[in-house]
Amino acid sequence: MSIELNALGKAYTADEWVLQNVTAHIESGEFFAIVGPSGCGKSTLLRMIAGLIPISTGELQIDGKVATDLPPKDRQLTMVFQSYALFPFLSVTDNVAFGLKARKFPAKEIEERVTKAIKLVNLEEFKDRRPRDLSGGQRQRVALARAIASDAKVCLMDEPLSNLDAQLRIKMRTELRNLQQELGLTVIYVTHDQVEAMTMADHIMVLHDHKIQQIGTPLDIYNRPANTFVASFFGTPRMNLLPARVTADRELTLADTLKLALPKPVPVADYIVGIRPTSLYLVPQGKGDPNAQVKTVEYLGAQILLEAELSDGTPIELTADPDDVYRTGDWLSVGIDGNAYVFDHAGEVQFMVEGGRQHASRSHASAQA
Ligand SMILES: Nc1ncnc2c1ncn2[C@@H]1O[C@H](COP(=O)(O)OP(=O)(O)OP(=O)(O)O)[C@@H](O)[C@H]1O
Repeated sequence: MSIELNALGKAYTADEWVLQNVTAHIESGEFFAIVGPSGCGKSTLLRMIAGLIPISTGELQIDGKVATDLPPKDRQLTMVFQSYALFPFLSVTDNVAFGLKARKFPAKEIEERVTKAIKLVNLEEFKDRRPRDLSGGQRQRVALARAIASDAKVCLMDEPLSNLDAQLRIKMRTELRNLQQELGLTVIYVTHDQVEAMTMADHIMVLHDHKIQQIGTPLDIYNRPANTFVASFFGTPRMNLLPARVTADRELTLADTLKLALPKPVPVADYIVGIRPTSLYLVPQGKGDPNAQVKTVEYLGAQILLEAELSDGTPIELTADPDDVYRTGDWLSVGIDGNAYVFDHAGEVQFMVEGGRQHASRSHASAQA
C-alpha cells in the first residue's frame, strides 16, 4: 500500500506551526525513515498518518484514496511504539491476539495468525509468558508480532528500538529489515538516529526546523547533501564546515590554508565548504607545507580522529592511520582527498567538487553544478 503526503501541515495552537508543507510519496513495500533531531515533528507526522491527531492542512492518501479525515480503524495501518504498549497481565499469545479478538475475527483465523506471527519473530518458547518476564528485545518482538498478526500492509514505527541496549539494537535492525522485506510491508519508521536510518531505509526524509530538508536514498543523502544541516547530521565523525573564498583565478581557498582548483568558473564570493574528516589526508613529509597543528588525538579503533587547528585558527577534524603516532602540538600538512561541498551563507548547497587528491600545488578536481 502506498502513502501520499500532500503539503501536510500541523499547528497544535492557532499560530504555531510544528510542521509545514510536508510532501512525499511512500512506495508500497518500502522502508521509509523519518529522521531529525528531538522536537522536529517526527512523532507528530507519524500520528497524523495514523489518524491519532487531526491534520491541520494538506491531504493524506492511502493506497490512492483520500484518507485525511478517515478514522484510525479504517486506515489499515498498525503502529509499534517505543514503549511497546503491551498489556502486562496478558501472555505473549494474548497480547498478539488482542486486536484481532477486538475486531471479532473468527477464533480459528486468530489462532493461525497469532501462531504464524509468533513464529516469525522467534518467540515460540516464550508464548505463555507475561511481558514482565521477558527481556526488552523480546518485548519489542511481541509488539512486532502484534503488528504482523493484524495483517495490515503498512506499519508505522516510532523509535521502536530506542529502549534496547546498543548490541541488541544493532541485531534488531537487521531482524526488522529482514522481516519487513520477507512480508513486503510498507514501513514508516521514525528515528533520531542517523545510523539507524542509513542502515535500514530505502528512502530517508530529513526533518528540521518545521520543514523537510531533503528526501533521498541513504547514499543520496550522504553523498549529495542539500544543505549544511543534512551534511552535518549524517556521518560520524561530523563533516567539517569551513569558511571559504573563491578568488578570481578559479581557486577555492579554505580558511587561508587549503586550496582547491575549480575547473569551472564560479562566482567570486565567500562560501562555506564541507569536507568529511575522512576526505582529508596527511601529505607525506617533504611534499607539502605544514598547515595544521594537532590539538587532541582520539583512538577510535580502526582509525584515529585528530582534532587540529589550521594555521589561521580554524578547527578541523580528520581521520588518520592508527599505526602512526601523533602528539598534541605536532605540525602536519593536510590535503583534500575526497568530495568538497560548497554551500552559500544560507547553508544551501551550490556545487560539489568531486574527489581528487589536492594540496597546495597539485590539483585535478572536477566541479559539478
Ligand atoms: N499535544 C501537543 N500540543 C502542543 N504541542 C505539541 C504537542 N505534541 C507535540 N508538540 C510540540 O510539537 C513539536 C514536535 O514534537 P514531536 O513530538 O512531533 O517531535 P519529535 O521530532 O518526535 O521529537 P522527539 O524525537 O523528542 O520525540 C515539539 O515542539 C512539541 O513540543
